[in-house]
Amino acid sequence: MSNSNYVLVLFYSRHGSIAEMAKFIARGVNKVTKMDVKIRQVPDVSDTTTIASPAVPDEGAPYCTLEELANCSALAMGSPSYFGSMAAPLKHFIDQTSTLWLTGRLIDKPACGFTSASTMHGGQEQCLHSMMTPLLHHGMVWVGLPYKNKALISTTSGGTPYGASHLANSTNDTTLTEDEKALCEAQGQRIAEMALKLQ
Ligand SMILES: Cc1cc2nc3c(=O)[nH]c(=O)nc-3n(C[C@H](O)[C@H](O)[C@H](O)COP(=O)(O)O)c2cc1C
Repeated sequence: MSNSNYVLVLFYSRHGSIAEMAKFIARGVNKVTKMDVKIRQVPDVSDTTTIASPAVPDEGAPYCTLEELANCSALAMGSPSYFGSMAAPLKHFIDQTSTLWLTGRLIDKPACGFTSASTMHGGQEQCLHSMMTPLLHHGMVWVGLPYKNKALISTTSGGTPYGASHLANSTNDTTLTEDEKALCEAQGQRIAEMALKLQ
């Protein structure tokens, strides 16, 4: 890593759509000089929560540490829409961040969300709002997607002004449309630019 400024792209993904979106968010961050990117995931949760996952995941991005969250310049958080809300593994991770809240460590840092859902009106916006709520408690500054991004107008699948989204359909199709990719990249670029502006 060339410098200490990085956007943390933090996600949970069971079937791969959110993991795919994370790559395009990271691609957008990489368009901004003076900003690096770290892609991290959270482990699944078990019915018996004391059972630990292996320290290193079998595949995909490394698991996120609290230190990596504490030291980021900005956060892009991605979750599948589960009953119109963020998935439990991501909420479980967030529920372990009380020490960061107590010390105000994330105050004034920009944050954004991205999501994937299998139905068009199955709660994409609602899920993004569920991610917004705890991050506002942390004092973070929510960064949406303005309509200057023409893909917000032309999309016939995912994409919202509250954050990037993907319509995965019932087959869990992880292939993003060109509009969805463009919006993920725009979101990554914008959060990186906002991080530099707020420093
Ligand atoms: C427990 C559960 C709840 C879900 N709830 C919704 C929902 O409310 N609305 C929806 O459109 N899709 C829902 N889905 C579908 C997922 O949001 C969708 O498959 C998503 O693309 C998965 O992302 P991933 O591929 O990154 O795991 C649900 C799936 C599961 C397993």
